Amino acid sequence: MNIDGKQAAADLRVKLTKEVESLKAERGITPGLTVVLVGDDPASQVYVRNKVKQTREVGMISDEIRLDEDTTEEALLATLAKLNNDENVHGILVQLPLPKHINEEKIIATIKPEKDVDGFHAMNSGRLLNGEKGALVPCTPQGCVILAKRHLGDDLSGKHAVIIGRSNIVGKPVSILFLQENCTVTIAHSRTQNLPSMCRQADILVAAVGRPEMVKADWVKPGATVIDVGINRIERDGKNKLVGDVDFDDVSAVAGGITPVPGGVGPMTIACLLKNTIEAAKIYG
Ligand SMILES: Nc1nc(=O)c2c([nH]1)NC[C@@H]1CN(c3ccc(C(=O)N[C@@H](CCC(=O)O)C(=O)O)cc3)C=[N+]21
Repeated sequence: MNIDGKQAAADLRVKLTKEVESLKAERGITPGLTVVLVGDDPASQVYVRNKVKQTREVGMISDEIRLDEDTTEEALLATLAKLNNDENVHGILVQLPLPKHINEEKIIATIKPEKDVDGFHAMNSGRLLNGEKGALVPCTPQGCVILAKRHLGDDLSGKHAVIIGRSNIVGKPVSILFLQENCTVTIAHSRTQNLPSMCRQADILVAAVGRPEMVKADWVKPGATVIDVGINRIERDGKNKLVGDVDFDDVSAVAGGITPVPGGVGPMTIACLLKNTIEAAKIYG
């Protein structure tokens, strides 16, 4: 069965629209999200355009700052300092990856944790790890849990979640989120021995490795829930195609539920970004 991320994101936006309305009515706050884009990668531009459109759709203020590819680190830091001090800006997102001459870690550390709607700042990852309130939680991992629950229901306790990938952006935080849902969590990665048989143990399998169509049907326990985080552009039959880390046609035959690419985790990432911005405005605005 297909787990429809587009529909799940649209459902979430309906809820968010109402929250924005009451924030405006009761506290006079309109949540604002500013996206900073360095350089002009065409894929990034599509992503930014979708974000801007959806942000406005739920009644929030959306801003974009575009900087040249050769912008200095100092100039980017100065831009962030301004946004950190702008009370109309509740969320700041600096699109990654950044050009090589800019230190990404330093940039992330400069964003005020209260405005870090990506949830990448050490303050937010620390709060997430410690289970503290007020953490801004990374968007893609939140989307993965929402989609798993959409298929399995709200109670995930006792399920074995196997995460393939250990990045700071997806693998590590999504593991913590499934642990908070009382799952048994295994983090697998490129050095894991016998990866297919490890994955076959999963009730919930999350693929976040960035390798096109790596997960095959014989990696998946019949009936398992498969969440595909991959967004890979490949050439096939002379055409440019978007595929996940899961071989969708192959795995669909055995999985109980599977998220497609496109139309799965991607739209949820954006909806959760809006959710985080509203959260930031509510708590810190
Ligand atoms: N600071 C930062 N935060 C991010 O969250 C971040 C980032 N940098 N850099 C780039 C990646 C990529 N990313 C996507 C989110 C949604 C879709 C998405 O909605 N995709 C649609 C299709 C898009 C298409 O057709 O090209 C889908 O999967 O259905 C794609 C990609 C967020 N990222």
